[in-house]
Parts: sequence; C-alpha cells; structure tokens
Amino acid sequence: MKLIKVKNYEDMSEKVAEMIIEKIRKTSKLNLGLATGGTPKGTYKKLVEAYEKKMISFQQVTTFNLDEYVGLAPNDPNSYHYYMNKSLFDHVDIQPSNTNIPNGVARDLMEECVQYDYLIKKSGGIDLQILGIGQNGHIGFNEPGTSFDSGTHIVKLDDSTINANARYFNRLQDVPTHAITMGIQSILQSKEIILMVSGEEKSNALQRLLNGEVTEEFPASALKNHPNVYIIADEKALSSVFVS
Ligand SMILES: O=P(O)(O)OC[C@H]1O[C@](O)(CO)[C@@H](O)[C@@H]1O
Repeated sequence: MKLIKVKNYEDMSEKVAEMIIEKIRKTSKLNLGLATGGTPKGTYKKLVEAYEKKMISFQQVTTFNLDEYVGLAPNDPNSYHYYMNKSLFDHVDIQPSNTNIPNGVARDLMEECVQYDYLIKKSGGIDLQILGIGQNGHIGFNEPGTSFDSGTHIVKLDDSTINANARYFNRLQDVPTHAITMGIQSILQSKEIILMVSGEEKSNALQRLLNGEVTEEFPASALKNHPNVYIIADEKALSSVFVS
C-alpha cells in the first residue's frame, strides 16, 4: 500500500480527482468503481468542475458502485442511486446505461448479487476502485467478520454503521438495517484501488490499517493483500498513526 499524505479534505478531494482524471484521459474505456458517503463528495464536485471546464468527458466511462441500502428505491433521497445522480451523474456526460449500482429493491436480492458480480466480470473488471472506510474498518458495507472470499452479498449493518450513517437520515429508525454490497473479493479484483481517509474520526481505523494485522475482523486490512493500493489520507486522519 502506498500512503500519500495531504493536508485536509479539500486537498484529498483534489488529489483523488486528479488521479481519476488522469486515468480517464489515459484509458480509452475505463471501468470505474465508485463509493458513496461523505468522503468522496468533494472529489465528485471536482470531477463535475473538470467536466464543466471541458477537461474530461465520461462518454467512455462505465461505473460500478459498491453498495446500496436494501429497501430504498432509486428515487429515495437517501438511496445511493439518488446520491450518485445528484453528486455526479446528472452533471456530466456519462451514459445512464453505463452506470451500475446494486438494486436494493430487487425482487430477488440473491439473484441481484449474482448478476452484479457477473456484470462486473462481463465488462472486463474494474480498472480503478474508489473506497472510503468506516470507523470499524468496513469497506463498501463489508462489516467486521466478512469473509475475504465474499462476492456481492446482503449484509446486516452493524449498529455502529447505522449510528454513523444516521446523520444523513431524519431519524435513526429510518436507517435501513441491511444493504447489498460488493464483497471483499469483488473489491480486491479491481486492478487498482484508491482508499480515501479524512478526519479525526477515521484516525483509529487508519492506524489499525497501517500498523495492524490482516484479519477478517478488520475488513480494510484485506487491502494489504492487493498489489496496487493508494491511501490518500489527510492530517487529521493521520493524527493517531504511529510512524516507526
Ligand atoms: O464516507 P463516510 O460517510 O464516512 O462513510 C464511510 C464508508 O461507509 C459507507 O457509507 C458504507 O458503504 C461508504 O459509502 C463509505 O465509504
């Protein structure tokens, strides 16, 4: 894993947007894995700005999102479909048919999981995957204890994740209890991965990732088994990290 230190959230967003822009320019057809949550929002804003300045086009980009809440329809303002449309897709020239997000209201959720992995494979795999990290070390919605061999699957969310994500909902009771997420193995199959880490509340997770052991009890530690991972972390996220 290669650690790139940046000053703050703004600089992290800028740096990751630059890395994505470079990839889009260099690759004739890019499969881009995307995350949601607060962490990548600034990066999506920078990508929209770059598109508006005619620096990039998304015509040749296909996206695969990591996860979606079970039970939230795409037009639900708390769904990750809605988040992606409002944060990025509605503002750039990406073809809607080239955007893929697990369907949290699929009639057969198990089949949806199988089809999602099949779709990624059929498209040639993900070239670059963007990730955030949960305070408990989750990546996507892979909670502690998830098998490193997992493909896309349904998860029961940890109470700590429900509490952390409640800030986006009106009431705690409105946070879905389950989600559909790309698995650890699906994530590790990406050719390159960028993990974004910002803020003091992520500093213990980053410390454990950098200096702890590889264990299914800490899902992000699976990234140590991947040959091509960049961690872009800001000063607050690095505040608990021991440098030996
Ligand atoms: O960026 P946040 O809002 O801190 O969330 C951390 C991670 O948890 C999730 O919300 C769960 O998938 C991810 O989207 C995100 O990368």
